[in-house]
Amino acid sequence: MTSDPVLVAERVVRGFGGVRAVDVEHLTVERGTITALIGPNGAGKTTLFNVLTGFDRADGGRWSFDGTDVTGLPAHRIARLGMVRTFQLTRVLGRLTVLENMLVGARHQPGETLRRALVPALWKGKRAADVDRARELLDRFALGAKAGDHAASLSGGQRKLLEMARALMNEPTLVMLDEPMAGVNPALARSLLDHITALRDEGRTVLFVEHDLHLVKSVSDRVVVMAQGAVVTEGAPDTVLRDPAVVDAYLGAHHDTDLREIIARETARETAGETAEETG
Ligand SMILES: Nc1ncnc2c1ncn2[C@@H]1O[C@H](COP(=O)(O)OP(=O)(O)OP(=O)(O)O)[C@@H](O)[C@H]1O
Repeated sequence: MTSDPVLVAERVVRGFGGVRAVDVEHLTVERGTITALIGPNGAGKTTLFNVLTGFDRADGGRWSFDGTDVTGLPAHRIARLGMVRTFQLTRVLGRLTVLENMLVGARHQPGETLRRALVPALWKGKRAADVDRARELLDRFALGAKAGDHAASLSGGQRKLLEMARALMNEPTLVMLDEPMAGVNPALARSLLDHITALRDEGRTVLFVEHDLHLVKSVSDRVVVMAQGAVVTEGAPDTVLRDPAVVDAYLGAHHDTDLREIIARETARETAGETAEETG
């Protein structure tokens, strides 16, 4: 496969006191793929997301998005370029309506305030287009009927959907999702997985953090494994999830999760499924 990375990071470092939360030598995310970022608690996944998307500062390193050096740019500028992210704990604004939350995600062009003052008709046109886009996305994420409700009235799962929908307001190239499936019921997790696949199928790139390796395996094209701030290994899910270094990464800092057991269980489940298909 010819490499066409949408995101390239080199020697990215972020420390807190004595802890090197992130110490990534090299990371690429290939365009048009779903890439899962996995690793034990405290591996540095969220910190890496924060640094790359401008929500935190790095102590060193460089990274580029779509060929543009975005090192150290503030979050709103990175988002405007087409690299957006969601948060582990959703950042939905409870006192605004669901539709208003979507419009907060709409792109504001440089000089917009001036244009808005000088050419009100243009502004109205943009606003109407934003509302149309917001409603279309809310329908797609099964939130259309909730457009006028306060976001505070949504369930945890619906907030996750709203956050994903809002991230799409600006037609992003790269969507970074921090544990989108954590704490949601299995039906919703399935629906979120379908949304993730749909994003890739419409030409976007997805990088997502997930702990459930079964989900990772079912949806990702590539897997990147972090442990103690560093990228331990990356590659196709089948290869990576059988890599001894991955097992070490999980067993090293995550004693309650035995990756070998998980893999054995998954393989048994798959084999049983195949046998059932063959006989059924
Ligand atoms: N603001 C902060 N101040 C001090 N230490 C921090 C801060 N943010 C993260 N850390 C530390 O950096 C390390 C990496 O944390 P991070 O949250 O990035 O890991 P993670 O892989 O996302 O973990 P999880 O899977 O639990 O979300 C941890 O040791 C954490 O305690």
